[in-house]
Amino acid sequence: MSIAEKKAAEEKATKDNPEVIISVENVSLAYSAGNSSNVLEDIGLKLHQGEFVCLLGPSGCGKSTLLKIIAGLIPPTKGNAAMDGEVIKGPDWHRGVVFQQPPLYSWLSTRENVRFGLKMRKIPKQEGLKLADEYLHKVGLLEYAAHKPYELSGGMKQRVAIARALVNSPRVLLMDEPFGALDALTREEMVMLLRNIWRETGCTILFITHDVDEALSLGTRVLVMSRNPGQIIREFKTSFTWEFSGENPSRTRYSQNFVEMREKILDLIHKQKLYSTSSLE
Ligand SMILES: Nc1ncnc2c1ncn2[C@@H]1O[C@H](COP(=O)(O)OP(=O)(O)OP(=O)(O)O)[C@@H](O)[C@H]1O
Repeated sequence: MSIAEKKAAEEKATKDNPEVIISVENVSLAYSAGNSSNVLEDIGLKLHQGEFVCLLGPSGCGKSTLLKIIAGLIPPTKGNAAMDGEVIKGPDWHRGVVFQQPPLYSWLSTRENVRFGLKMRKIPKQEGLKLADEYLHKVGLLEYAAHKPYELSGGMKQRVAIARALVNSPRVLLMDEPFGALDALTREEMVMLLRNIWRETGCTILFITHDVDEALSLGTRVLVMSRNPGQIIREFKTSFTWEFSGENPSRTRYSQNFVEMREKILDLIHKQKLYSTSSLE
């Protein structure tokens, strides 16, 4: 299928037959019971099959908290998050999670780190090794299969973390600033890698970033959050990701539409910062 055909199929799928995978309803969260102010307040969000949703917002607005609720790592104080209509009560391999600092097991090889989840799920060893190698190949690290994490660069570790999440064929990939600690060039490479993986696997991605360009160049939908309380205040449908085919990404990045949307989003985030600061004074 060509990129144009894939784009049309993805747009049609979300428009005509929006299969909701993740549904967040009226979610509020306060970290301590005695604390009257909620970090998140009355969040409603639906993630559809095959979407790439990017979450932006000022620091401390609750992006990671929302992702952790969807991952099943913390329960909301009010409301609920559900996957396929079932309330999320804990972590599940159908929802892969990738954090900024990938917690790789230092005593295991790259291959064994990737196979770890499969081992926990009692997937037979030979099958697990084959799958681990397949995904290491996908992220371009097969030749480092026997290396230990300390022998890998930051970008390579993040690739291992992505392979480790993908090897379980999760339906949803939850990524919390996965490229935040990488240098600009590696980051650019990782964005391309992730875009290709998303196109190839068709999995649903929720991606937190502070980088508006990154969000616009990857997402099919960009959500902007406010702070104090954390709420989703704007949603932008985007399709720039389909235009970043590798030949001339600069043309898209500097196109009028891209620049205008970036300005609008940055403006919105800055206003949130100003509002939050003045509200503290
Ligand atoms: N375990 C915790 N206990 C108490 N407060 C917490 C906890 N985790 C986060 N918070 C607070 O909740 C708020 C939201 O934090 P969160 O990490 O979700 O924001 P964020 O938008 O992801 O921030 P950043 O962009 O800086 O990573 C912050 O005020 C933070 O201090």
